[in-house]
Amino acid sequence: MSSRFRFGTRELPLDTPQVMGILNVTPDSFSDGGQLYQGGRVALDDVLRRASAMVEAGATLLDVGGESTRPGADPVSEQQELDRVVPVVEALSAEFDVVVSVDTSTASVIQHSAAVGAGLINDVRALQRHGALEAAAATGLPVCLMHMQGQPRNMQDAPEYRDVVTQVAEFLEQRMQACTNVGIDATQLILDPGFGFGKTLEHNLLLLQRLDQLQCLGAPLLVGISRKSMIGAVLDKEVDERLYGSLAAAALALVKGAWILRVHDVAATQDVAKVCQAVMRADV
Ligand SMILES: Nc1nc2[nH]c(S[C@@H](C(=O)O)c3ccccc3)nc2c(=O)[nH]1
Repeated sequence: MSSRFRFGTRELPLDTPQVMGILNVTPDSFSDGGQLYQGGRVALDDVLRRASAMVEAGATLLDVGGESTRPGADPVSEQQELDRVVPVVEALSAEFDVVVSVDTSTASVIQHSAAVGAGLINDVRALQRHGALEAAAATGLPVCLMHMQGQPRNMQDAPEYRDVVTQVAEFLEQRMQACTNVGIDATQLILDPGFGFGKTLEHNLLLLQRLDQLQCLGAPLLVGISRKSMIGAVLDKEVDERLYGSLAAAALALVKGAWILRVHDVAATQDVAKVCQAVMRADV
């Protein structure tokens, strides 16, 4: 694997952990109560303020999502998603020297976001929606493929696996193949086990414990555990009290091979990343 990963016009070093700041522009993003979305529209000045703080704190990627994937969430219309996401991707790309990632499963959102400067397609459905594979291939952008069992409206009803780590790996390998079949080079792919997406607490804990097993797929790993219910379940704590637990998970993910951490708390996670990096890099 070459030492740098290309995101459109930008590159990031693969030998250094990267922190991706989360900018959920949905009315019900669970972790920040939808503060970036007020009175039925995106509060762009608040988004830019939040983004500026994240970049200042060391985020090298910002992830913009306009479709809530909360368990039980109703799908958002294509136009609604376009209206929420594209202006934000455009403004962030113009304002900050970071990789702007678009968190979408929708072909038209992929196309329009790439046209206004997105550097990464982050799809929680691994490009399975109609037209998504072709749209992603046409952009020439890298893609993060994430595992989800079922759909947000039913994924947490009764998640079941024979062997969760093996099955997640098999799914991701199949989706990598689907991407290379349409001309997306394997070196443009990032993989993500999808913590909380169709998994019980036990499944999530096993996926983190054995994250290193996904390295055999030969692609960089992205992990999103920040403030998620798996942390809440272990600690019996609400969303706004899950920082310490999220940082513990971040450290474990890095030690077990994660490259990108998708988080709400960038500054704290950056410190964890630097200490983990120093320890892992120490040599005789
Ligand atoms: N690649 C990748 N993309 C992601 N998008 C999300 S949305 C999730 C959140 O916690 O932000 C979420 C869940 C429920 C409600 C709002 C937001 N999670 C991931 C992830 O784990 N990996």
